[in-house]
Order: sequence, then C-alpha cells, then structure tokens
Amino acid sequence: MTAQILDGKATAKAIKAELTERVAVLAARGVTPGLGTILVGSDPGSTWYVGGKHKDCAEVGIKSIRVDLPEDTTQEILLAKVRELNENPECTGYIVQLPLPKHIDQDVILEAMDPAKDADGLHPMNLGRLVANVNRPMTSPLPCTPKGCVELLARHDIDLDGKNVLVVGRGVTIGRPIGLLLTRRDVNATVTLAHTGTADLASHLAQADVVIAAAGQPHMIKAKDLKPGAIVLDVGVSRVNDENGKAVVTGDVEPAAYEVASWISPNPGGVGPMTRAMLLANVVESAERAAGI
Ligand SMILES: Nc1nc(=O)c2c([nH]1)NC[C@@H]1CN(c3ccc(C(=O)N[C@@H](CCC(=O)O)C(=O)O)cc3)C=[N+]21
Repeated sequence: MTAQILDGKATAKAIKAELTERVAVLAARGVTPGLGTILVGSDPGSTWYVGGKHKDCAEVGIKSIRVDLPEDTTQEILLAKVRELNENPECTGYIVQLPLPKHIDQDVILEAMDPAKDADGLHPMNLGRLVANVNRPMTSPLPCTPKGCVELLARHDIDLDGKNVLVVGRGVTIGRPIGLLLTRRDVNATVTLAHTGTADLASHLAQADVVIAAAGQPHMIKAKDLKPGAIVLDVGVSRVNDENGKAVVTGDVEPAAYEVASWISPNPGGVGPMTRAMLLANVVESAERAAGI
C-alpha cells in the first residue's frame, strides 16, 4: 500500500480562492478585513513567517498592518501596541508572532489581546471556549493548525467519527487544542507525551486509526509502529541537515510510513499551508461576524 496524499498546498489554494470571493462580498458591503502582525526581534524564521502572512493577505485581498519591534522592546511597550491593535477598526484580527523574546511573558501578552481579534485562537478565552460551548457551533477563532488539520481531513472526505485518534505532543498551539477540538466530536482522542518512551508510544500507535504527530521531533513516528492503513498528519516541524549538509524542513514521521499509511500529509506541503490558510479564514470570519454576515 502506498499512502494517498493529504495535499495541503492544493487544499490551501482552493480555500484561498473561496476566501477571495468572501472578501469581495464584504467589500461590496464596505467592509475590508485587516490582519495585524506584531513581530518582536529579527529571528530569521519568524521574519520569514510574518512576511508570508502579509503575502497571503495580499493574495486574497485582506489589508494587513505590520508592527515590527526591536528585540529589546519592553513588555510595557508591547502591551501598548497590543492595545492599539485592539482599538484599531482597520484590524479585524491580529497575531503576535511566537516565540517572543525571553524577557517578555507570553501569557500576559496573549491575555491582553481582544479575544474577538485573536486570529491565532490562542487567547485563554478562545481556548476555554473549546472546552465549553459544546452544544453550539464555535463562533470564536480556532487555533490555526488544529483548524487546518480538521479542515484538511474534511476536504479529503475523511470522517473522524468513531475513530481512535492519537495526538503526539501537548504543545499549547497544536497538541493540546487539537485534542480539545477533537473531543467536541464522536472521536476517541488521546493526547500522549511527545517524549513517551518508544514502548509506550508504540502501544498507543498500534491502536490509532488516525495519528496527528505534533512533537517537533524529526522522524520519531516509525512505520513499523503504525497500524496498517492509519491516517497520518505529520505536523511537527524540524530543521535538519540533509545528506549534503543543507538545512531542510522535515516532519515527525519517517518516510517509510508512506508504505503503511492509507493517507498521509507531507511535510512540508501538508498542514503548514493549511495553517496559513486558516489564519486568513479566521480574519475573514471575524470581519463577517462584525458585519453580521
Ligand atoms: N503567533 C504565531 N502563530 C503561528 O501560527 C506561528 C507562530 N506564531 N510562530 C511560528 C509557527 C510556525 N508556523 C508555521 C506556519 C506555516 C508553515 C508552513 O507553511 N511551512 C511550509 C514549509 C515552509 C518552509 O519551507 O520552511 C510547509 O509546511 O509546506 C510552517 C510553520 C506558524 N507559527
């Protein structure tokens, strides 16, 4: 068996085309969604990601507001910028690029954001709503990568109901929220430690119909441990040197898994592009909610 591909690139492209239509409908009502980004410091990866977010906005017609601050920005100055974007009517959603420099308390910053403008869905109020509000659809922003994982599966007509889903990794941006998101459905979701000893991890994997690998540990998920026919989302991102010593992006799942899984999302080219598309979707949805659409 060779796995079918959960093509995040093509799926994200289709979603961006739909969002472009929705932005045009909003424009006809005089509403233009706007994404703000706050970048503290000049980490090359973060700078690259933020640049990509502004490119994505331009592609679908979303206005974007860029706030770049020096590495030594104080927590007070950053909080003032957050409050400015909370009040800025042109900004219907914004993100604070993570990770922040060590001298800044990330939790304090995220909690100062207006939950309605939290385009990352990482504000405690929005994460908390994932636990509560189970009898009504989510109307607050969902974290982009978890939302992207569920959307990628849905767009390939993969139904999760009744399945054993194993989430490997408990990070606050992926593992924990995706576990919460999945338990809002008829899914048997298990969130396991990324550093579980291989014996424990193997026993969890053996029962998993769906594996969401979000550990950020290169090739830690071994083909031999996967249930034949498993559906695998390779989410964790690591940069390793290839055989020529060149730094490349790789995932948590070893390549041999393509021979065992029934579906697999490539990394790069799977959940990453979906994360970016879901950020745009969160901004458009916030603007639609504000416009009463
Ligand atoms: N406030 C905040 N929100 C984030 O969502 C956020 C963040 N901070 N900090 C950094 C991480 C990382 N992240 C990625 C997004 C897309 C790809 C992506 O599209 N990757 C391409 C490969 C890109 C490459 O070649 O490096 C792919 O998977 O195909 C990767 C990683 C969002 N993050």
